[in-house]
Amino acid sequence: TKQLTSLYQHFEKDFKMGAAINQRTMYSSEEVIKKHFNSLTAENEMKFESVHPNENEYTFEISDKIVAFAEKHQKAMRGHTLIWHNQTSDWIFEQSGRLVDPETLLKRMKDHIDTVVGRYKGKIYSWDVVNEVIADEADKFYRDSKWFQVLGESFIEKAFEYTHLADPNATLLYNDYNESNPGKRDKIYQLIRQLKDKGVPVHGVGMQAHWNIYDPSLDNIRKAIEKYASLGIEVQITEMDVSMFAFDDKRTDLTEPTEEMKALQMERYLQFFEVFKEYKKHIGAVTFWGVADDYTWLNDFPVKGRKNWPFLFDENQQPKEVLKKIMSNR
Ligand SMILES: Oc1ccccc1CN[C@@H]1C=C[C@@H](O)[C@H](O)[C@H]1O
Repeated sequence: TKQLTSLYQHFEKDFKMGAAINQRTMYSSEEVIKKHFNSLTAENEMKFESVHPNENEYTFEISDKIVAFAEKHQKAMRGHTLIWHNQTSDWIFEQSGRLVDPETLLKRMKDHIDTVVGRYKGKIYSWDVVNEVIADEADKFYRDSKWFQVLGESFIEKAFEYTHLADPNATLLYNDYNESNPGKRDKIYQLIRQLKDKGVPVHGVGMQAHWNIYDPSLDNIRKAIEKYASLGIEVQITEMDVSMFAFDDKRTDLTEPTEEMKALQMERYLQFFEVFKEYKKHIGAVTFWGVADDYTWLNDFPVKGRKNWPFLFDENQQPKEVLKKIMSNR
């Protein structure tokens, strides 16, 4: 059979093709990573709680391993993520048994960013500097996180300014999910526009793209890319997976996807890549939140222990039928 060409080589002139990896999938999917991707992101290993468990303790052993893996395979490396309300060590928000004061929290934030970004300076082309600060609720702008409670919205610009100082050559993104939903899209747009108007070094938006076979609509995806691009910033797809289930579908009866699900997923992937090609001059990289169906965070979210099959490669690291179609310029 004709050798399948490489996914990243097929799109080399358009955008980077990326994948999130972890200590297990860097081995189980090593061949697929080598052949099909030219950008990598650590799924959990560079998050605050992973590298900075205590105020005076940094633990870089595992993140260093992943960066070394990327260098060994000559893959570009993305940084995920510096300032977030999730998977962040509790100590940073505490001080003598109470909520930390603003100037102490800022000092701790700067220490974290200086140390982490400084360590990988020149090795990471793009950072998800701030993750998921926009509220999902229509009647709220910001998520009510401890960052926000202590510092108000100022923590966002500080994070970007500190990161830019620590690595002036890295592309700095604001990253979020449900990014194509019109209501949230408009708030993300407002946030980035406000930051840029203040001269804050925000260079792009990360559309996480945790999509599924039913939504978001192609029209909403297009409108979101256009709206973000109109800010004159880079657009990245940062955490793509195409779940076989609608977000509120809690069924747990399937041990493999139905034929109908597989057909729908194929059609959706073909449509998504058509859109990415249409906006390729705005899109810097398309990163999946994993590699193959043998491992996905969606096996535990939103339904714990429920199997999902969201990627272009199956549980045996084999390309799904849709991959050939994506690369035949269909
Ligand atoms: O799709 C969502 C729905 C609700 C909350 C968070 C998300 C996505 N949140 C992402 C998913 C997985 C994590 O590994 C990433 O770090 C995070 O950015």
